[in-house]
Amino acid sequence: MTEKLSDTGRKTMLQPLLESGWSLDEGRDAISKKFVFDDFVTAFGFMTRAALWAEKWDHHPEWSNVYKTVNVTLTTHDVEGLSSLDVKLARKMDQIAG
Ligand SMILES: C[C@H](O)[C@H](O)[C@H]1CNC2=NC(N)=NC(=O)C2=N1
Repeated sequence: MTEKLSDTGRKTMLQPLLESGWSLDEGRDAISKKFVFDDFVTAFGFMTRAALWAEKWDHHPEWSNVYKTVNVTLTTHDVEGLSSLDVKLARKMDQIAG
């Protein structure tokens, strides 16, 4: 069962993400990041690769794409807040984006 991130989890797992460009949303327990790529094909390639991980882990991003920019928001709808699945997907997205 997925659980909301504890205070300790937030310090240890969330903090590194906040230092790598993710930010906490206002008024909502979620994290967001704007990824800007060289062109549309690279942006869409990122989305395609991330989508396969999201489906594999049954954990899906809220995101949008305009040309070479992808805006991503991660939260866990089942617990109405952040869980370790958001951390896992955020790390994977950073890795894919390079
Ligand atoms: C039934 C299915 O497993 C759930 O609805 C999954 C699907 N993907 C999900 N994605 C996200 N981001 N949060 C969820 O709570 C969630 N739940």
